[in-house]
Amino acid sequence: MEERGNISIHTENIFPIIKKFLYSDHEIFLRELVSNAVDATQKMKRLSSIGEFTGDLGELKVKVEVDKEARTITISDNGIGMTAEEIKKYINQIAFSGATEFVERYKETGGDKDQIIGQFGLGFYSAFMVSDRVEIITKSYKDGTEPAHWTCDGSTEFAIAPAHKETRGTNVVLNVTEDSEEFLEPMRIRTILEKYCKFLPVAVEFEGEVINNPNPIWTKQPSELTDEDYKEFYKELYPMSEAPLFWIHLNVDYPFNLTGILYFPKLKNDFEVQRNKIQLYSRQVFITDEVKDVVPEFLMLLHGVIDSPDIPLNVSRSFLQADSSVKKINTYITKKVADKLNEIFKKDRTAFETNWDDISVFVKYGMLSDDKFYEKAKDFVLLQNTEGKYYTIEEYKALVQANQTDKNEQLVMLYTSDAEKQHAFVEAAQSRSYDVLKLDTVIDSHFIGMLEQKLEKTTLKRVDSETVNKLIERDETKESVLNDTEKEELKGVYEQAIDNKNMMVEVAPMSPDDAPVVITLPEFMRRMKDMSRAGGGGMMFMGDMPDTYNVTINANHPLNQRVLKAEEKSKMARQAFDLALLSQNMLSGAALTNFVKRSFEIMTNE
Ligand SMILES: Nc1ncnc2c1ncn2[C@@H]1O[C@H](COP(=O)(O)OP(=O)(O)OP(=O)(O)O)[C@@H](O)[C@H]1O
Repeated sequence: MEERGNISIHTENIFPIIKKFLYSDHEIFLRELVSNAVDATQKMKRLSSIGEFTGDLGELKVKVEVDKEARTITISDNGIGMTAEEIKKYINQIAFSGATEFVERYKETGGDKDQIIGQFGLGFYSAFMVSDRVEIITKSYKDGTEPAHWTCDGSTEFAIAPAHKETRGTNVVLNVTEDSEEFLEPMRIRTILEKYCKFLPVAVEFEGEVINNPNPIWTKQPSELTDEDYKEFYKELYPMSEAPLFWIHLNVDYPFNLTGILYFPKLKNDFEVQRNKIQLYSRQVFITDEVKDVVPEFLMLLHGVIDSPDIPLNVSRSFLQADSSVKKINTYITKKVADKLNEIFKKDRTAFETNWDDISVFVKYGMLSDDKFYEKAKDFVLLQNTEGKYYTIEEYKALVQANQTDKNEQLVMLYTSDAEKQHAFVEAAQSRSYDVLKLDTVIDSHFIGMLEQKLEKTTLKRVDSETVNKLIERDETKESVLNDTEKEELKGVYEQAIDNKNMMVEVAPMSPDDAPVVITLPEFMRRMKDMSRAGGGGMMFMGDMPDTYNVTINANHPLNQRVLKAEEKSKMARQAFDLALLSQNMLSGAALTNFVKRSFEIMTNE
């Protein structure tokens, strides 16, 4: 006998709202229905293990079938099934109350899509996003119960009738609407299954094939796994990627539940950084690859999976940020990553150094964005010098302390941001036995600022920010071969020859071995400009200002003594200045052409 009834929800217009809202996300109906089927089979397993069910479990599985002609999609399982009474309770009341709640939230937020997280757990109800009639044919595992057939055409009315079904379990049949025809394409269904169901814990069969891996390695104990297992799993996740550097197996059950594996990928370069590579699961059901808020910002560059039933998925984003378990997860992941890096550093320094170029972005980014991470990472962050040697901060301080402490007791760390371009300066520094660090990545300018802030009595100077005699200031005064009048005259000669108000000429006594002319961009000036270029600090105007360089004329260099005595003073001065520009890659265009002409001329007349 057929029974008819009304589904007790107070919102009559629930369907149009749900259809409209989830338009772009219609595909999740399959995730929801397959998850329900998996849940039903797992409940069966549990009942059997506690002795509540003593019959034959059979091979537990879920099947998805598409019938293009009949225009149906069927999701069937051999789980616990439902009696007619249970359908009324679980489907008519519970499933629909979830949907009602959704609509209420939708109204609260004024229909703002972004405020309601995209993957609101709509459960069974999501079937109506793609079909105008849904049927459930089900037989409970309980002895002596009758199979039931539930039908609902998308209104709030339903019908329940007896059914013919021999075996235990549930078939959900979706009669697909015209505007959802895409879901009648087997390829489309396969793609969705591979996205959401790839690691569901029970076999999911489609077109005679099991499409999932029910025992992904993150659900196992690290002690059961080999390096090969981790590498293979990485390949399974990202078939196109190079092998990872190393990985971290996450495994907590208190105070929150979380498992997962995070991989450190090989970064080709830091511009090609790929975000959204971490996949978030809840009990092996794929939820999203937008892990913002759950994973600390600086670790979004990692790859892998995180599985936690404790992450509230059906709440708004702002709530997620404030959620205490999300915060704890964040802190936990940060700590685990720091500990792992420290462990590799201690156990195998050579491997750590070999991989440093790939890891350094994470470490520096982490130190900059998270104080707790800084505290741990300061002991293993590496500084590399121009000779390719690596030092920890403490080791490096010890190395340069004696030779690079200035008259104010400041330790001066020298660095180059481009060893090729700044070659002349690096060499000048090395001629004084100074050590020069390589800090040449995008993140390094911020890293330098942070080091200065955190390290006491320490300054970092780019090698080309001063003439070598001033890089590390000492109390000694250098004797000048030229007297004050001669110095003034020399200054005038150069100023006239250079004829550029952005070049500030100064005559100073340096060593006769130092270059005769050195062009520098003061550290302060350059940092301000870098900052304004990066759009920070309210100094936008500086970005448009031309660079103001210091041109230091070495009063003790024999060349400059010759300039003063020469017939064509200006020509010689210009030639020396051009050579300085040339050594710094700053000579181009007409200036370069003139320089070459002049050089030939000088050689011809010699
Ligand atoms: N294939 C199935 N076999 C047995 N029971 C089912 C099946 N599908 C749904 N149910 C029952 O219907 C209830 C409601 O399902 P629905 O998917 O709407 O919500 P849920 O699974 O409890 O929560 P959510 O899907 O939001 O995580 C389930 O809790 C379950 O009791």
